[in-house]
Amino acid sequence: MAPPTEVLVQTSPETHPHVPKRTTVKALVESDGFTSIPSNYSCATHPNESDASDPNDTIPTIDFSLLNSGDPHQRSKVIQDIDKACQEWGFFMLVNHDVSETLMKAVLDGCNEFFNLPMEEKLEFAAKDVWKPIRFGTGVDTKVEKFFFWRDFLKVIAHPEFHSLSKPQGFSEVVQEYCKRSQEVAMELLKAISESLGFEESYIEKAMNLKSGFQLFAANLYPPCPQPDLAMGIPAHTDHGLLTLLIENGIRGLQIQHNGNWIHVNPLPNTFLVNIADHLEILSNGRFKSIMHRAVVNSQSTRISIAIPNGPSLDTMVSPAPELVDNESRPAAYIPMKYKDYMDLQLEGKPCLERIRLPVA
Ligand SMILES: O=C(O)CCC(=O)C(=O)O
Ligand SMILES: [Fe+2]
Repeated sequence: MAPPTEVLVQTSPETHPHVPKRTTVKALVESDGFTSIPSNYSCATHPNESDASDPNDTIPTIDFSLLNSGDPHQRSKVIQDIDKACQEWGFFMLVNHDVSETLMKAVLDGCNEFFNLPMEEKLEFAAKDVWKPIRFGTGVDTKVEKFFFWRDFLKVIAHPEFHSLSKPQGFSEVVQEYCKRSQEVAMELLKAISESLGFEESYIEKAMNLKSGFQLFAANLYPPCPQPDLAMGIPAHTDHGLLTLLIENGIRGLQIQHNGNWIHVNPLPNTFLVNIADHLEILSNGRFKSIMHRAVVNSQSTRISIAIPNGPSLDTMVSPAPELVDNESRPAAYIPMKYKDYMDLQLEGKPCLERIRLPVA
């Protein structure tokens, strides 16, 4: 997931005297006389300046229903397609999955309602402690990034134990159901990915202790930004965990890095955007790539995205699968590290994958 955050952003009273000193992006945008972004939201690099997306370069689409259609040839063809997508893109669009459009809409609407709660009610969930099971916040620690992100967020630890939200009414049930269904999809994909690596289908489940795997519900709110070229929703990062499942409210903003370019992602309605995260890159000994991605903002519409990272259990020591390591031809490319320790490092804003990647001989 994206690096750490402050509970509330400090705006500069000199440039924005009408804005409360401590605020969220949403409150900032809705404040009287708001027309320009405070300087502390300005990022050094223009988010779109390196945009060289090629319209023919579209991320691969995987049909989930073909994995379990009962036809073994179809299954092995889809597994090959997943393998190729994971190696060449690290991202794919998943269609015909088992999560209903109604549930996806309900969870996005629920997030919208949550972010529309009065500030005092949201602040009940504000916390600096990154391990607090339910956490509302905004911005970023300026010690790391030097500028604030143009997004507010809600994070809920959903597995191994689901943490219930008290408001808005009925939201918690929808989030829980959505997380459960997303986890089922992730587990099926991880079976296919185990097979694509040449293992039996339960290999990753067992090796990563997925029965007590860590799953997070992370909702991002990107209010319209009057100067979208100066601000950044979430700067370039890779996700921790094995697989992230992402949905959005029909407003685009995700960009992924592919062959050195930033590509805009335009998901079809009712699809999951699935990405390989750091721990699948590690486990696969670099066969699959955890790809840099970022969220840009726009001046017109509020964007909501929901990312569900599915990871190993927190106490799992993650290293390249021994079967994929050969000291002669394919040496281990990563130093083993416990998932929880890795997350602690990442939550401090340190680029972890680089730290544990071993130089290729
Ligand atoms: O909002 C998006 O499209 C990306 C969100 C994301 O990358 C994250 O939450 O880690
Ligand atoms: Fe991400």
